[in-house]
Parts: sequence; structure tokens; C-alpha cells
Amino acid sequence: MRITASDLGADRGGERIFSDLSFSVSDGGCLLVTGPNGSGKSTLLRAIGGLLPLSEGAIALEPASETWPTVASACHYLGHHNGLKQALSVEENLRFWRDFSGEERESVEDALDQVGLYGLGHLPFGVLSTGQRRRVAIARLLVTWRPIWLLDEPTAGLDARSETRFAGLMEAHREAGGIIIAATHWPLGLADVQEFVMGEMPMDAVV
Ligand SMILES: Nc1ncnc2c1ncn2[C@@H]1O[C@H](COP(=O)(O)OP(=O)(O)OP(=O)(O)O)[C@@H](O)[C@H]1O
Repeated sequence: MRITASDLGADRGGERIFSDLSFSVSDGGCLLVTGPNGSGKSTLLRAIGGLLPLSEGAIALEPASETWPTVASACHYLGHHNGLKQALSVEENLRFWRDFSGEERESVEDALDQVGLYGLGHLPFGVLSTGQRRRVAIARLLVTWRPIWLLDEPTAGLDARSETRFAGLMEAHREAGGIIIAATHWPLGLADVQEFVMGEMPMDAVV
């Protein structure tokens, strides 16, 4: 699988945020998007995930398949918000996402174990600490398979141990043929990554 972005441009509030942005990432690849606040990192991830329209350019998935007909269909998106309901239990939240997204990959229990939250599935999501909430949001990536992980500041709120554990999960995803595109201000502890800096245009990267 390969995702290829050609000459992308996007607007927010009527302003062009970036233009002439091109990159390509293949199976096992990781693209780290860095740059100052407001340079358009989140905007780029949202555009890749089909959550915002592009103003120019195109993003292609090769090969497109019946399972993954579009780039957006192949993505898990972890944004600044965790996308989980306070009043539901941790387990109910993850079951919702598993049912919504399709076929089970990891069981809810195994996914919680992998983020160090085994046994906490019965708790209301709203009582968890900030870092624990982020870890449940990461578990969301594990309960169903999507080849492309779009991660926006994924380690926000994580302690050092959780960061290391998450780096292992990202490496396992890459080893399974997955792709990671992450916006971050911090190194994520991953080997063999391509980085580009938003705000320095034109931007071209091939991973
Ligand atoms: N809904 C919106 N309406 C108008 N402008 C917006 C909207 N959302 C974002 N913007 C603007 O778009 C620009 C890019 O924002 P974006 O969130 O993509 O930046 P970022 O690089 O991810 O920043 P940060 O490092 O702070 O997370 C900013 O100037 C922001 O103010």
C-alpha cells in the first residue's frame, strides 16, 4: 500500500494555510509532521482523513481495493480530542468504536492490556486521568484494523512509560504493514522516520 499526496493545499476560515505540499508513504513508513503552532499540521491530518476538503491537489491510495476504496476509509484518526464518551464505561466506549469501525482486531480486554489499563474497563471513562484517557483513545486504534494511523499529538498527557509502550505499538503497526502519519512537537521514539516541517514550502517528502 502507498499513500501519495500531490500538490496539496487547504484553507481554514477563508485563508490558505498551506499549498504545494507533496509526499508519499509506503507500507511500514512513518511521516512525522512538525512545525510551529498554527502552521497547518492538524489541518493536513484532517484533510488526509477526509474530514476537511482540500482546496487543491489530490491524495491517492495504491492499490485501492474493495476493502479500502479511498484513503479516508483506510484511516484511523486520533485527533486532539479522544473521541470517547464520559458517561460510558471504558469498555462500552471501545465496544462502540469496534462495532462502528467493523471487524474486531484485538479484543477490548487485550487492547486495554496493551495500553496498561487491564482491569479498568468497567470504570466510567469520565473518571480516568488525562493520561489514562489518552491511553483508552490509543486502545481505540487496536480494536479494529486500519492500515493508516493519523495521529495528532498522540502522546499529549502520556507519562514516560506510556510513551515507550505506545512507541512499541506504533512499531508493531508498521511491522504489520501499517503506515503512520503523525503531527507532533515531540520525538515519538520511532526509528527510520521521515520528517517534514510545515511552514517551509514547497514541501516534498518520500517515505
Ligand atoms: N475552524 C477554523 N476556522 C478558522 N481558522 C481555523 C479553523 N481551524 C483552524 N484554523 C486556523 O488554521 C491554522 C492552522 O491550524 P492547525 O490547527 O492546522 O495548526 P497546527 O499546526 O496543527 O497547530 P498546533 O501546533 O497549535 O496544533 C491556524 O491559523 C488556525 O487558527
